[in-house]
Amino acid sequence: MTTIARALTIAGSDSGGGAGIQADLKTFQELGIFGMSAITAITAQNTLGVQGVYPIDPIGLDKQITSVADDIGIDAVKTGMLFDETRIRLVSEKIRYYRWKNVVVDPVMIAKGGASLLTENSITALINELLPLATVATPNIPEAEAITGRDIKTMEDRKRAAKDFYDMGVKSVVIKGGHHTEKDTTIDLFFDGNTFTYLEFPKINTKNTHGTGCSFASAITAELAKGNPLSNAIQTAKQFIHYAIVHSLAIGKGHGPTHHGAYRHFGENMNGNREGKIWQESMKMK
Ligand SMILES: Nc1ncnc2c1ncn2[C@@H]1O[C@H](COP(=O)(O)OP(=O)(O)OP(=O)(O)O)[C@@H](O)[C@H]1O
Ligand SMILES: Cc1ncc(CO)c(N)n1
Repeated sequence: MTTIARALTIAGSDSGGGAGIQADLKTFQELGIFGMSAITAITAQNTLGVQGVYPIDPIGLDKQITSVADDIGIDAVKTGMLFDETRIRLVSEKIRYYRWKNVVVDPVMIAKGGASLLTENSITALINELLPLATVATPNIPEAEAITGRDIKTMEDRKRAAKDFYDMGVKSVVIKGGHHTEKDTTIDLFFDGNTFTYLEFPKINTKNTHGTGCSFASAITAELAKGNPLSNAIQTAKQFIHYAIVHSLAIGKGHGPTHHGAYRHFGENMNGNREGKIWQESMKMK
């Protein structure tokens, strides 16, 4: 008998296949776990942007989660696009009911082309209901700004924002650096309440970064589902997304998707010959 770790993604469908549910399931498959999905909304989407958003009835969302949770079981869960307050509340209630422990919350708000994937008045429910249930939250910089109400320009601002998340009851946070590339590198900042971990990787000069955030968060989810400690899960996810962007796909007329198979083909066996720099600093702030 084969046993396999199981993960559920609760997110929006991206018809273009690069982000959302599709990115999550591809990532789960590549990292060797069994993936399941509960779709919150269907988007008509491609590399040029989002052409339409069609939310799924909350009863239909509820049923999808119940069906897989009651039968198949879940080792880790990831949330992505939740669309509105009703669906945020529903998903939070399910996480509490099933007492899921490995919960990755990617607080998706706006697609790269500018389309809104979360209604504006939902941020309070996100902060009060869902974020306190997260093992780790993975905002990008604009999302971290919207949640904390802070302008994030410098690394010091980012550290303060990370601490704000912790003070809101979020167990840990990765504030991703894809929107603030330093000269030649991109730094993701992980904070667990005690230690800041910096993951500094070479900046990859490509426009094909559609779905990077979803894929990074689902890679963390896959590693947690396998029972790996959070800090290892984040480092593996960073390697995974790095190779996926290095080998990203120039398909479509706009921002192409990342290559989910790249880590397996090119990255997994690098054995210590890692691409990035990772360092830590214990918490002290001016
Ligand atoms: N040009 C790049 N070069 C290297 N790494 C990148 C680049 N762009 C993004 N990343 C990495 O990809 C991951 C996702 O970060 P990003 O800030 O792009 O998320 P996001 O905005 O939520 O993505 P999306 O909304 O498109 O799914 C992070 O680990 C980030 O460092
Ligand atoms: C469905 C969906 N979820 C998340 C994102 C964010 O990249 C996207 N573009 N589409």
